[in-house]
Amino acid sequence: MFDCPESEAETLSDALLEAGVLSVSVEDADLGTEAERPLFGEPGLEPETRAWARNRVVALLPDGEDPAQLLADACAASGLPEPAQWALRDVPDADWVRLTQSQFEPIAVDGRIWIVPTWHEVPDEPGTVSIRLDPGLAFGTGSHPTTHLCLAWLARQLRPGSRVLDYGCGSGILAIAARKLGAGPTVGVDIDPQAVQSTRDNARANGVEIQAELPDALPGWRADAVLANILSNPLKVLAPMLCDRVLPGGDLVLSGVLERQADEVAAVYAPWLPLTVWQARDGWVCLHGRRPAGGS
Ligand SMILES: C[S@@+](CC[C@H](N)C(=O)[O-])C[C@H]1O[C@@H](n2cnc3c(N)ncnc32)[C@H](O)[C@@H]1O
Repeated sequence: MFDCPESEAETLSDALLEAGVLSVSVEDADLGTEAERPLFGEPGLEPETRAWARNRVVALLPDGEDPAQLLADACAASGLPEPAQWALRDVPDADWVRLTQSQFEPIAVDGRIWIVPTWHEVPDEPGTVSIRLDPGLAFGTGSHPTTHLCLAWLARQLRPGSRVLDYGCGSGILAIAARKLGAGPTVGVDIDPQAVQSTRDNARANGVEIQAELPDALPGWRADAVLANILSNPLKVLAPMLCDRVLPGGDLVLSGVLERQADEVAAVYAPWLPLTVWQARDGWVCLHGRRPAGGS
């Protein structure tokens, strides 16, 4: 562990990984002091600056490696001076799998849905549906407020037998919830092939039928409920296509939108349908609009 200036943090981190350390984390060396300078970025996007004025670089070394040699190798490779001071501490062995798993407890949504990691018992509560889901490579474990908002909408508003489109399906959590709550044919779409595969795997593990595809696979597929939990900018770009996917009389549900972005997103969708804030949670909103019945 050592401190370094902003200009060196990323280069030294990369060089340490090249030199053979197991992991590197960079923290604000001024954390908790008056000099602390928080870095903000829109969730899901990198902040513009990726290091602080003074950075604490913490590297995890494999057993038996010489820390002085690793640091010297990393500095030589990156052409940077060796830090004047560094510290070493033992990391006691632990059951890391159990420790990681203990951070993921079952999540309840609206008294209707449980998201349950596979290492937990499914809660025995009549009238609820349970989704088996482990944290994986695709976004969507139910812990994020935007996922929670969309799940709550499904729990309260989904009409039985509805065709559902989960656009930006990630882990498939919304599509799986929809099916378990009584949806009819359900499709998940994602730009990320890993998310498409996750949705297929998670649907199978939950015993529900969902067709998961990349965006261009089902161009004309329309639904009674279209949900898209992405971010405000892509949602604005996707407006014509998403609105076209909603059947007459159907619902459009958007999240991934911050409270302060709601009006701007609603204005972009206004030519197709009126969007209003359905619910808010931790600074995020869920927008809802219904397409007039009787159109084409
Ligand atoms: C915030 S995650 C939402 C995952 C899940 N639906 C949920 O509610 O937790 C957004 C997902 O949208 C996908 N995505 C982003 N832009 C997209 C686009 N233009 N078309 C389709 N999917 C997109 C991302 O790959 C990611 O899986």
